[in-house]
Amino acid sequence: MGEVDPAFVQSLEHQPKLDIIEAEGIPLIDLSPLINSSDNDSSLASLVAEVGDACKNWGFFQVINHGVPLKYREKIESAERRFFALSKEEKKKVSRGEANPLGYYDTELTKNVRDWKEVFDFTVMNPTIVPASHVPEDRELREWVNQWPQYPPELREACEEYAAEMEKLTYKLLELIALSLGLPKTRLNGFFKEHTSFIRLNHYPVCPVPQLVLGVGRHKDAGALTILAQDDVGGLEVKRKTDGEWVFVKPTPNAYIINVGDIIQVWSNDKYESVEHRVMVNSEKERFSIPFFLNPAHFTWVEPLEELTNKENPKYKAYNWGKFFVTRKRTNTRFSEPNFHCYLRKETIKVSSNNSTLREDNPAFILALEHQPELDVTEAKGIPLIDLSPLNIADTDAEFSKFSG
Ligand SMILES: O=C(O)CCC(=O)C(=O)O
Ligand SMILES: [Fe+2]
Repeated sequence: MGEVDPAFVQSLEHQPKLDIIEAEGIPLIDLSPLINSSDNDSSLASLVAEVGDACKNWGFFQVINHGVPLKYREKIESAERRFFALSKEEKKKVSRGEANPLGYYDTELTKNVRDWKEVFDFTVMNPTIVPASHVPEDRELREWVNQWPQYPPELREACEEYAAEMEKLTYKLLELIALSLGLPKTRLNGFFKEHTSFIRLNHYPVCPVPQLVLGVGRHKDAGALTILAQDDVGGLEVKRKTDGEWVFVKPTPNAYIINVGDIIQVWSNDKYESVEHRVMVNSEKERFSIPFFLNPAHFTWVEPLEELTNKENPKYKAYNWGKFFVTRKRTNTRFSEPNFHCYLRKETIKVSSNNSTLREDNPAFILALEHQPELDVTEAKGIPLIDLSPLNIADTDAEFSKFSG
């Protein structure tokens, strides 16, 4: 394995098995009832039930007949190939940097191990408004602006057209998910008016040691929902909820793979869970994929939806999406702690004995505005001050009753 930098090598327990389990894959859902029928049609009701079962049992599903014209996907896929075929030097002209976290990038770590991939990121809203810093007290905002490469010249248009199609599909999916949770159809739509969604072009080059490394290490997606286009090579694996096995997601032509992210897990108060997945690489073929990460507006406080919590029982504290997002984008690590996701949990915060989670810049600890303490202390009228001296001199019932009254 002399040719591979050890920074890429997975620990033994996380090395992928190259013999693939294809047995029971993630559900394949036909969205044509959305196009062909009216709202009260029974085929729509069974579609909603299918989506609900898939979210609950897998956290993942594929959709066909989704209404996204194939030409947009073909256009972005061919522009993506042309971009990644450029020299490193050319691609680095649009490198992500301190000031701008969008653009080209080839050194991402997932759980502290290098991913075998290179990426190009752009946001769907241009510009996208986010907090200026990860610091909780800092209320300043800033704009992220996409940087587009000079070559191939058609990349920008292909990306923008594709993004517009993804937004349309997003609302169809959000509505199905809302209905499947017993909520009004448009209950979730409002969170995305000024969204911070982004699209990533992923290129996984051919790898001499696919048994030792991963294209993306195991992780959960932090946003609300991910819509993924994968090519015909395959490599995505999903952790099956029933037995924890890694299950290969077989490429289906022109299908999109949908998965529930951490935000839907929190909104649904754990009814739907964000599921771990990872990407294997290939010793013969390079692979391309395009995830669309649906994220809410930066000012969204993410917390279990009231309708889905019996007030006593919210499983998560509210956290500020914008602060969470910019904290993550500051580093080249998707999960700045061993499992960033898990200490969103109320109980984990309470019992945590792991000091590494107690960092002042950890947005999981940021209280909602109305719960933030005021640091200028109010001393005026405090709790009652009671003098216990009657206890020392009390030798009559009368003295005592004066005290206890
Ligand atoms: O390339 C893929 O199949 C999935 C990529 C992924 O999970 C991610 O970028 O979060
Ligand atoms: Fe992912």
